Amino acid sequence: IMDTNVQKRRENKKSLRVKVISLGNAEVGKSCIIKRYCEKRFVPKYLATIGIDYGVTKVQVRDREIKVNIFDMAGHPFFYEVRNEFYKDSQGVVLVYDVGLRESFDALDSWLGEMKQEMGSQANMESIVFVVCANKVDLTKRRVVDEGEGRLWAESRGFHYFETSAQSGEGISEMFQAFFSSITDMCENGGKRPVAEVSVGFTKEQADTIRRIRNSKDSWDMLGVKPGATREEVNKAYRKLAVLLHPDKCVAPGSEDAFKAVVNARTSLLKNIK
Ligand SMILES: Nc1nc2c(ncn2[C@@H]2O[C@H](COP(=O)(O)OP(=O)(O)OP(=O)(O)O)[C@@H](O)[C@H]2O)c(=O)[nH]1
Repeated sequence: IMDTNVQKRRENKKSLRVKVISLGNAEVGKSCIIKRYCEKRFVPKYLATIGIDYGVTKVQVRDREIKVNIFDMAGHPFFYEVRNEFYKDSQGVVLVYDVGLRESFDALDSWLGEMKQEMGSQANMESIVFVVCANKVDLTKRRVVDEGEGRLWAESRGFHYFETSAQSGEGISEMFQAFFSSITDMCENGGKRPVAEVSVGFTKEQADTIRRIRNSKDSWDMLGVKPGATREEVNKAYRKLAVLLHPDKCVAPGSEDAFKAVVNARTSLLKNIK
């Protein structure tokens, strides 16, 4: 009897139950990614998730058996009321966008926002593992968000980044493996996301600035000044960006292009200001 009790206790310690959710705009492929992983198949026909889908799967991470509860959230804004109560108590979040639709990438910030808002005061983003899926990479011709841009957004926030295709299966098992292994690490680490072994070497401010510059609509917008700003205002904004993004100081991917773009924006603006 002693032996079986000890055995049982040991097994309990090794088994783990976690909750994960999927987030992202409607039609980016959240359900298909989960289906590809759990059922090893792909359904080309789009069936919108109504509110929420729920599934359970078991995975093995090292010597532990992990029981995973997956909540597949509907991306359509209409289902906000249904989604909002499912955010809490998640250990992991799969954030998905479609590499062929820029607005689905830009929407990731608002998905994080919705989540934070719904979790309210108990929001502790540090104890949640995030993985970003740049999905539908099989459709190469319609791709508009490149790897550098997606990876930068993810890694500057301490999130994992994977290029995936639910259609071909590319990246899916690697993504889930890294995801579940991180969640296990986190649980073993007392609920804190372990600090990355290799620091990314750049700040979130640098990463966000590069992204803002890439998405800016004109030179004024790029420098972050209002149209019609004075020489001094332009120069001041320029100096601040130049210090932040100078290639000698900034190693974030895309910083060199962003730096050049800022130099050019300043030159062209000053040409037209008396
Ligand atoms: N080519 C291609 N099509 C995909 C891929 N993933 C999903 N799709 C297609 O995209 C459409 C939407 O996929 P879903 O998985 O239903 O999207 P969803 O994000 O769950 O959408 P909601 O449930 O409305 O939030 C379907 O027609 C899928 O067949 C992919 O990797 N490549």
